[in-house]
Amino acid sequence: MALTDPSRPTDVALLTDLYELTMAQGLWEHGKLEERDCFTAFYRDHPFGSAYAVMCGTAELADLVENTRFTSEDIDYLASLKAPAGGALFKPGFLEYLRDFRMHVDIDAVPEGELVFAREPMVRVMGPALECQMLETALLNTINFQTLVATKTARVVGAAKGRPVAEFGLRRAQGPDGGMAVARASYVAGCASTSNVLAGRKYGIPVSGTHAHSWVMSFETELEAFRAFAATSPNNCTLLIDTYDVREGVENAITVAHEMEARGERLAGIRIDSGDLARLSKYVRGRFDEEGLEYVKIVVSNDLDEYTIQSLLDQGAPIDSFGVGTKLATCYDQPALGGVYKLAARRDPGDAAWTPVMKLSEQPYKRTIPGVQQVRRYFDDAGSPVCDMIYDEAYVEGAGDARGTTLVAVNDAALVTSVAGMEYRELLEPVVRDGHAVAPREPLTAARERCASALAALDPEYKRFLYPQSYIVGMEAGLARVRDELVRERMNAAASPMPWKAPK
Ligand SMILES: Nc1ncnc2c1ncn2[C@@H]1O[C@H](COP(=O)(O)OP(=O)(O)OP(=O)(O)O)[C@@H](O)[C@H]1O
Ligand SMILES: O=P(O)(O)OC[C@H]1O[C@H](OP(=O)(O)OP(=O)(O)O)[C@H](O)[C@@H]1O
Ligand SMILES: O=C(O)c1cccnc1
Repeated sequence: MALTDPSRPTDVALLTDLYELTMAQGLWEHGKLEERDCFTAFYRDHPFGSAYAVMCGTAELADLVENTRFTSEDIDYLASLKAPAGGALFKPGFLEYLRDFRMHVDIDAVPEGELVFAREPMVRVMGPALECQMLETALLNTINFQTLVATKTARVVGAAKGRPVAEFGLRRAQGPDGGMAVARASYVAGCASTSNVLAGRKYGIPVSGTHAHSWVMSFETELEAFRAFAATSPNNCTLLIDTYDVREGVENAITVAHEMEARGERLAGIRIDSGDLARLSKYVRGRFDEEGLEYVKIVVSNDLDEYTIQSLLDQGAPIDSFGVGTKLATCYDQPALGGVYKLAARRDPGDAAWTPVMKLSEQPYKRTIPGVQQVRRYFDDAGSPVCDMIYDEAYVEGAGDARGTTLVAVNDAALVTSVAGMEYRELLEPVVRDGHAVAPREPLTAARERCASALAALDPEYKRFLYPQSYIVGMEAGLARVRDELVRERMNAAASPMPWKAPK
């Protein structure tokens, strides 16, 4: 979790919805401590009209599990809570149980930077029912927002076609934790740097920046302001040239660039933050080139997103890099991913096998996928992913070579296809065993490289912004059949005469 105060990791235990703790109390009281659950986290709809999402937050799940400890202050606070109908909300025995509480769950998850698709498990949590339930809120809080930001970033960075994108969103982000999570997730998904200095220190992300309009306005003239900035930051000098008039601004920047050259220094670049960025950047490029200042880079900003960046480059704008804040940090066009965490299998004490369970809804689209799920990603000969198959680790259908090779699309039972003989890779990897991280945290650059190669391998038709091709996610035939049977059993059990009406 992108907590801004790493010295207080124990806050994690209470970073949850109250109902997780009241349910935990219920499980404790009803002697269900030995019951085992298997939950999966997934999302139903791709964000931003995209055909994929970029997994992010996985590396923080182990911290979440290891730091779920209740301090005496936490216990005192819980003891002080009153129930709406009177009396204490929590029983002393349960609070005593929490005092030495430690998580013992196993977590498998899609590694950070990897691509994920709707309906497939991003994270799988197995262990004591109470612990699995207790993790729900914090786990979703950790992966939902970072996955959303990483997905938005992948689009923005993709539109920039190799030009660096600096993340400038801290001032517009959803609070300090939001700003930290944005910096982290956007670096995983391809931003070159962040303006957020704490994120630079905490996550090792390169930091970058220019200067504000106020710098220019605090001097008598723009030329004076540029000279002063060049004097104070000769090795990091990008001048903001649109405070008054870009045509004047570029002349002042040219003057300062020549003065810097005379001192053996170099003007790194200029930034334009308003107006027609295509027209102005062409004009500015032309003037710098006429002056022999081809090396001066053009940076633009101003409410940019993937669409404006794509449009600017389509217009032939000679832009070298982009600063992107508000629309990336706030995920402006879709502020939530809507990832959910659902029970998929359970096991009573003494049971040798898991029982798949599913949530039935009036809306078929909201029906969950049962079982101890794992995902296989299949690749074509060129190494591009072509489909993902969700299967139940405990059961796959078929015999011999045909075992587990028939895929039934999640959204279209008529789409049945064979994946026999294709290359594949399992997506969920062990992250936590018996409440402990299985490995030290990988560096953020490893997730960033994973993301870059996953995006590069994905065919362009899945990456276009307008009506992207949808990627096939299916269930292994045995799992599809178990799910159908569960639906039928439940439907028959719940059968009631139509039309269903509320009692008068
Ligand atoms: N050539 C262009 N093609 C497409 N979009 C552009 C182009 N130039 C600028 N934009 C985008 O248009 C939007 C609005 O630009 P506008 O010129 O109104 O901003 P502005 O002059 O700075 O006004 P404000 O001061 O309100 O920000 C911004 O998101 C900007 O990135
Ligand atoms: O446009 P965004 O994508 O959100 O990028 C961040 C914005 O923040 C700054 O503006 P602001 O007006 O806050 O300060 P300034 O005076 O430095 O321009 C900067 O100039 C960008 O326009
Ligand atoms: O360094 C910059 O240019 C910057 C940083 C944050 C927001 N806007 C611009």
